[in-house]
Amino acid sequence: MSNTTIAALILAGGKSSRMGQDKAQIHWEGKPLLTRVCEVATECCSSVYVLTSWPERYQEIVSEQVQFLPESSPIGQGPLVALTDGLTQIDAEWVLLLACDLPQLQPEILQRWMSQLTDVSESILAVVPCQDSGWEPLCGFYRRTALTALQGFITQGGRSFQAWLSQVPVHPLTLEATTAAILFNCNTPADLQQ
Ligand SMILES: Nc1nc2c(ncn2[C@@H]2O[C@H](COP(=O)(O)OP(=O)(O)OP(=O)(O)O)[C@@H](O)[C@H]2O)c(=O)[nH]1
Ligand SMILES: [Mg+2]
Repeated sequence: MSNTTIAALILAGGKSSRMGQDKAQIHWEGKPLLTRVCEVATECCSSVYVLTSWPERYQEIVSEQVQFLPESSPIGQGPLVALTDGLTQIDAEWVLLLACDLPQLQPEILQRWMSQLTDVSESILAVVPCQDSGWEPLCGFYRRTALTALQGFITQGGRSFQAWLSQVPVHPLTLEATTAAILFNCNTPADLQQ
């Protein structure tokens, strides 16, 4: 499987209710969070997509390599529906799903995980970091073929990533303390003070 294709899908369509302002545009060490995540994604994948209802808001803060995908569901359906929406619009065999609020991502760690995907059995639908607190779905890998299972779950009213991941074949990525730091997500004004 030397031709495994992996595209990055960054979600920028949340409510940012805890932050009180659009997280994607908030500066972290001098750069908007979305800009940072797109830069890391571009180091890892040749196709980088941002799923959002507000492309005009973000066009100026990402490179030209980044492509915008429209949100086809009503706003506010959450990240599981957003992933499903993205998968219907992306051809790659795997999607690296990333939240826009991950200021400490490291391309080397994502690339190491990507190199493991070729060894994952065909029946596995997702490869996702797992901690004591649960799955970390917004920094994980989803196979194209997960689409059918996702659509079925959503049709039944499912919206919880943790619930979906508990009922499909998932390969967990285990984390050392140094690796876990990349999953820090910036949700509140207090997180920004770190
Ligand atoms: N495109 C899209 N992205 C979403 C949606 N809901 C959440 N996200 C993204 O998913 C990621 C994680 O979301 P949260 O950290 O829970 O963010 P949030 O919903 O914006 O924030 P809170 O309202 O504080 O929970 C962020 O990158 C959000 O932009 C959605 O309905 N559509
Ligand atoms: Mg978050």
